[in-house]
Amino acid sequence: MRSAKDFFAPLAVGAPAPLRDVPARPSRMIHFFDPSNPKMAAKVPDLVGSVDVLLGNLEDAVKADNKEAARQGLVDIAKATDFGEHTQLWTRVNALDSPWVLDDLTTLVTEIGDKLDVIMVPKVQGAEDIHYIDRLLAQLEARAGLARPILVHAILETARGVANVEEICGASPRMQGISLGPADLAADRRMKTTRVGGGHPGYLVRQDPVDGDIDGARTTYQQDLWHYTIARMVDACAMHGIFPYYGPFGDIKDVVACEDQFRNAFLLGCVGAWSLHPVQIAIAKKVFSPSVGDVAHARRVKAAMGDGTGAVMLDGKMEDDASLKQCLVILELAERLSSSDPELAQVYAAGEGDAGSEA
Ligand SMILES: CC(=O)SCCNC(=O)CCNC(=O)[C@H](O)C(C)(C)COP(=O)(O)OP(=O)(O)OC[C@H]1O[C@@H](n2cnc3c(N)ncnc32)[C@H](O)[C@@H]1OP(=O)(O)O
Ligand SMILES: O=CC(=O)O
Ligand SMILES: [Mg+2]
Repeated sequence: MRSAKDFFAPLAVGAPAPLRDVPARPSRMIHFFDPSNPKMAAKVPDLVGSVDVLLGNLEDAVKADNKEAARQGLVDIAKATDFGEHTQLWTRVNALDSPWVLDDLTTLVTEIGDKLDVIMVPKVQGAEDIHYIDRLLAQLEARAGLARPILVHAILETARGVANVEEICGASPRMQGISLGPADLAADRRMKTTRVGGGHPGYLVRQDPVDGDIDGARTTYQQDLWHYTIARMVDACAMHGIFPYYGPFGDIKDVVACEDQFRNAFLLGCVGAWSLHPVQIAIAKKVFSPSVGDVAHARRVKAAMGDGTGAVMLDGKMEDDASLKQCLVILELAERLSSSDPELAQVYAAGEGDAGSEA
């Protein structure tokens, strides 16, 4: 076990000092693109400024024959693109047991380490995976002469990873956040689904028989396959001061269910989700920005609560220190998003008092 005193010391001579706090930069959508796909790569410059995170994906969904082209494509795109102040550049490297990951890390940190904000690591099983990445990144950062540390984001997509999620979150000051990876997690857990995220019509509860008539009509209620894992991930992230995310929603055409899945994650505490296709960018932006109504309500509670203690009645409801704290979470997020999204800032300013409408 590392001493608490050493936790914020660089893991290699010459590496930048670890950050004390994870920067709370907007990351409502982590937009995936395959850098070896010329059509997708060509769209990257136009996406700068309109997405919070652009992620050059090197892992699953990139053909084995294209792994090297994807890595080089990402280097070329990063060198040629000015990502501005409001769009971060992330990558998802190949899995730690793959033949590609060592070259992914070595090449990317050496060539474009000054542009990369976060490295997403798939199929993380435990703290030992993060410790390996932590030391290797420090060595590579030192060699590349980088001034700021690259952060690490783990995908929660193995049963062992879920069992170890608290240790993973706290394994290094580099840990920026965790995403749920429902597709690999389903396979690893031997769930009997064939989808990339979302629900399943067979996972339900059924209303009791009415008057003992088991053949009569009975309502069924579809349940959320991911509730347990997301809730656990959110608690582990909150405990360690890092950020939780919902991952991919594979039914690109079903924008309604995508929005529902994203909103469930938002309400449970997640700050963003992956967008796999341009159509999912606007969905994530809408869902992971607090609604105008919630922001207006939070402002009213804050004003009514004065010094923040005691209890007041507002619209027939009791508000107190604890409901105020929830309102402050909404206001802090709205403020942070507004500072990089002037359009949203205007909507919040205009919506003062206009409870109920959605940003
Ligand atoms: C379980 C996991 O690991 S999930 C994470 C890994 N998966 C991914 O990263 C998938 C990324 N997305 C994709 O590969 C694609 O969006 C697909 C395969 C799902 C659909 O692709 P297409 O069939 O080409 O979709 P569609 O025809 O609607 O695309 C419209 C346009 O948007 C482009 N486009 C599609 N996805 C993206 C994207 N993620 N980023 C930028 N542009 C995109 C297409 O190239 C196409 O461009 P064009 O108009 O110049 O022809
Ligand atoms: O990588 C994501 C997943 O769902 O698997
Ligand atoms: Mg996966």
